Amino acid sequence: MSSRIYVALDLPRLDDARALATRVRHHVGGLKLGLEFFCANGPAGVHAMAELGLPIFLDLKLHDIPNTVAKAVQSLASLEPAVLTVHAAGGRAMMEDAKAAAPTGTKVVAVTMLTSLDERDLADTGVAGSAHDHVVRLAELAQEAGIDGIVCSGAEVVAAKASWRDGFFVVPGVRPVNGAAGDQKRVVTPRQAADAGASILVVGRPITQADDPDGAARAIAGTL
Ligand SMILES: O=c1ccn([C@@H]2O[C@H](COP(=O)(O)O)[C@@H](O)[C@H]2O)c(=O)[nH]1
Repeated sequence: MSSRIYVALDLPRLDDARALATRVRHHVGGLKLGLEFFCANGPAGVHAMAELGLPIFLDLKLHDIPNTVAKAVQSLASLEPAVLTVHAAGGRAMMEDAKAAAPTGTKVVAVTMLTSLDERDLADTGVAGSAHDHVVRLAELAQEAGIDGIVCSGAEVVAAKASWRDGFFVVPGVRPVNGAAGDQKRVVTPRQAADAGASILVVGRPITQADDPDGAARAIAGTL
């Protein structure tokens, strides 16, 4: 079985991203390319990374009116990403149209509440209540919209999964025991994410900024 770990290659230079992916490729199940990489390297950069032979997770977190998101998804279709993200806050119609526009083999997953946010941040944006309730509410909306799954913290997977057994659950904000959280506020260890039932664990800086990225990826994989 391939690893559930996807390494987040948040790097602007294609050569650096390719070199890092080549070093860790035997310990991860896929490559996550986000805004930093995509803004710097575009679709050609994604094609270049796909040549390494690992599934590509395109984490662009699309969030706009339904027509605009659907057209963006169509424009990305030739990249055939294994996973593509939109924001659940874009609403039911936006998620429905994103799924309808995506290639058959692409899982469309919705970011519920960024793992860099906590309840105080939610309140600042006018949303009352707990992170748990907010994620569960948006997970229900995503499921009703017919998409494949959600992105949430490891702390919310069990609750969201209770009514979505076959959903695809992506967990970022993953830190090894005693690892620096940085800007992440809702973090879990790799073991906790796996035990909660995460389909994919997204790990970036604990691997990419390690002195020995290969060893860091191997050590994290070894805890699962
Ligand atoms: O809620 C979310 C959604 C996406 N991300 C992305 O995951 C990685 C995490 O990187 P680390 O270096 O391991 O913190 C990054 O690419 C984010 O854009 C997230 O963190 N939280």
